[in-house]
Amino acid sequence: MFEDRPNRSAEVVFVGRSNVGKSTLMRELTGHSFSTGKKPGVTRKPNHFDWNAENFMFTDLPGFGFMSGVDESVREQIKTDVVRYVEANAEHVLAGVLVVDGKSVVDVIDRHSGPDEIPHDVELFHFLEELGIPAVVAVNKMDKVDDRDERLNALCERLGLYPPWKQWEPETIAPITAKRGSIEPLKEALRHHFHEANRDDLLKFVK
Ligand SMILES: Nc1nc2c(ncn2[C@@H]2O[C@H](COP(=O)(O)OP(=O)(O)OP(=O)(O)O)[C@@H](O)[C@H]2O)c(=O)[nH]1
Repeated sequence: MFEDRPNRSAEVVFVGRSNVGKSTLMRELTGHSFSTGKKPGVTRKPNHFDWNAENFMFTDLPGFGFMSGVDESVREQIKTDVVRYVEANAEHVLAGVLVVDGKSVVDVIDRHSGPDEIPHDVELFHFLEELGIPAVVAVNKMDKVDDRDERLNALCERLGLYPPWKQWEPETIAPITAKRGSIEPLKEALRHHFHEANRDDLLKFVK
């Protein structure tokens, strides 16, 4: 289990497969970057972007799923740790952001769907909902997606959200391009959930 979690009363967690652009997104959102010096895909500890005065933090949880050069058992352990972290802190979590790669997510989900298999992304999405945590899907790398509406509708279907995707905007589906700093839909989603949680004092973090 991860250690050293700052004790904060409000938190937004970020989860997602490795390489979906989560670090890029965190940088855009917070203006801070962690230069861990590690290879991509091997960030195994949470990164807390912490505001002590406001008793609030963004938490970037380690990426799960395939990572080249990382053992299957290690990958499984990371995912278990991520799930446990969210479970243990659910009461403080105002929103859970599932970051996905808009270009590949539908194919990845379909490839991992079967009678005995639930794809990680779908599992995590339902897991957040089960814990009563508002889930936001940050659909990243939209710059690489040509058939925007079709892709987003297909993703909604996979997640059990009735298409068209537009009706899940802004609170659940947020198409973004983190690399170009185009993340307004995600900020809008978070503003929505902060407001719903009576935490308008936190809106400044997602202006
Ligand atoms: N085309 C495109 N590429 C992006 C975007 N955001 C991130 N990337 C690229 O995706 C790759 C992975 O980005 P990271 O931010 O390192 O991804 P991560 O999810 O933190 O990866 P891990 O450290 O493996 O968990 C990098 O080459 C980024 O430049 C985007 O909006 N569009």
